[in-house]
Amino acid sequence: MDTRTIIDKIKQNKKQPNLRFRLKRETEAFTDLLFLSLFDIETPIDKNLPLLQEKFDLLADLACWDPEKACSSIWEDYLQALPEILEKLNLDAQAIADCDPASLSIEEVYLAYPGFYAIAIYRLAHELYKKKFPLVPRLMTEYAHRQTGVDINPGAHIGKSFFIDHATGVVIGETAVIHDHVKIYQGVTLGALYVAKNLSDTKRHPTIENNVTIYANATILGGETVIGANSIIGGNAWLTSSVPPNSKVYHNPEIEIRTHQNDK
Ligand SMILES: CC(=O)OC[C@H](N)C(=O)O
Repeated sequence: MDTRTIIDKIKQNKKQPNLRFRLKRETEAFTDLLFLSLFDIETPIDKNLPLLQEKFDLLADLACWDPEKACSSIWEDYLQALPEILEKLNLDAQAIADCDPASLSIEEVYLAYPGFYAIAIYRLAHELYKKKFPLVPRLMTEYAHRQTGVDINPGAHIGKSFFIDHATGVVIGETAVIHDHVKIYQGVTLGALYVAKNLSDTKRHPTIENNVTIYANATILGGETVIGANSIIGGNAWLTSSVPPNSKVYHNPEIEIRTHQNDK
């Protein structure tokens, strides 16, 4: 094939006229500035608000190519929601500081905890998801996923004072509902019982009621699965049906330990 033919064939197969990867980079720049404007004392909100709006307008230009779904007007509503989101995030940070014996200060939580970062970006993205801003909320939570290993779909509903400790490998599906004061550990999956395209718009992921703790690598599946309030789900548990409030659910592994002396 000559060079001209190669170029023509690539052009023919480069099929998505609206696919601009700049959207991803710009979403990440917006997310960084938003996060710092909310928490970093050296990034004042009053000075950065016009820049945030400018960046948001660019995202609206890049992401809202469907003329029927214009989205630049979303900024004003989004701005109105930011103080309440920040209040919720401060509650999350406090819950982490209060619950984790390893945390030495609240500053450490904001600066170092991947669980806090993932929840922060999720809450900021969820507000845009609610307003049906296309693509950007998913790019935001995927940005957090890349940095933390925590995959929270922006469609999930998460209540107050949510604590994810250690964080890596956590997956929270689009239709999961998590009530208040829930704690989860690394590797927990709140997932669908099975995956089929025609299940879009149906509740596929579990509901976790108030004050539930879910330890590492537990997997809880299904849209009708409800983990009752105050329950404790032990590490590695595999649950596909509901448990009543105040339950303790433990996976019972059969591990045999032999020493050299009695090993025949
Ligand atoms: C988290 C999870 O189960 O994902 C499976 C699929 N993406 C869905 O949303 O149903």
